[in-house]
Amino acid sequence: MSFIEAENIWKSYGKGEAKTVVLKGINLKIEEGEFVAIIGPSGCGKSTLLNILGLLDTPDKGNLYINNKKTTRMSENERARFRRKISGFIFQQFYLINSLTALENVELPMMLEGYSKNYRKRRAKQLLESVDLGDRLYYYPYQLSGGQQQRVAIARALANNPKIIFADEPTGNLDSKRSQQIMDILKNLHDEGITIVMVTHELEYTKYATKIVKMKDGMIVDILG
Ligand SMILES: Nc1ncnc2c1ncn2[C@@H]1O[C@H](COP(=O)(O)OP(=O)(O)OP(=O)(O)O)[C@@H](O)[C@H]1O
Repeated sequence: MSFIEAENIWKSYGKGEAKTVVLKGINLKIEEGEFVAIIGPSGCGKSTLLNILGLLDTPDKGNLYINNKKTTRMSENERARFRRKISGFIFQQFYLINSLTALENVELPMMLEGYSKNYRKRRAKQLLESVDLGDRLYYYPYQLSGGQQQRVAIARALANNPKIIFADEPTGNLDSKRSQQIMDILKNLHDEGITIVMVTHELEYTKYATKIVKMKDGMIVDILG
C-alpha cells in the first residue's frame, strides 16, 4: 500500500440551495519520499484536499489511508495525535503565535509531545539555525519579515521530526527572492527524505515536484510524473 491513499473522496460545504460540492471523487496515491505539487484554478478544491490529506478536515465520503492506517474512522483525538506524530504544516499566512518568540513558537509542538525544556530549547535553536535564523531566536513574529516568519513556521513544522510536510501556498505572501529561499529549504527537506505535499499557483515551483496533480472543479484531471 502507498504511504497515503485517498479513495473516492467527496466533500461539500453548506446545505440545500447553498450547497457547494468541492471535491468530487478524488483518488490519489502518494509514496514516501515524493514531492507532490497540487495545482489548479482558484476555488477548485486544492486547499480542501490538502486539509483532508493532512487530517485537518474530514471527507463526507470515501477513505483515506496513511501509513496503512484507515484514518477515516478515527476519533478527533486519534487524528490529532496521528497528525502531531507524522506531519508538519506550513500555510500561506504563517500562523505563528504573536505573543511567543521565534524560539518558543518552535518549542510549542515539542511541548505538546511532552519533551523536556532542555531538549526543546536545544532542538528549537538548532532548527532555527538550520533555516538561517540563529540571530533571531528571541524576536517576536511582528519583528520579523514575512520570509523570516515563514522560516520560523518551517522550523516549527519540523520540530517533531515529521515524515511528511503539508504546505498550502507556502510562498503566497512572499516576493520572489523570499519565495526562492523557502523553495530551496523545501527542496533540501525533500532531498533528506521528507515527503512534501504542496499546493501552489506558482507554476515555476512545480519544477521541484516529482509528481504534479492537476485539479479542476473538484476533480483530478491529470497526474504528471
Ligand atoms: N469552510 C468552508 N465553508 C464553505 N465553503 C468553503 C469552505 N472552505 C472552502 N469553501 C469553498 O470550497 C471551494 C474550494 O475551496 P478551496 O480553498 O479548497 O479552493 P482552492 O483551490 O484551494 O482555492 P485557492 O487557489 O483560491 O486558494 C471554494 O469555492 C470555497 O469557497
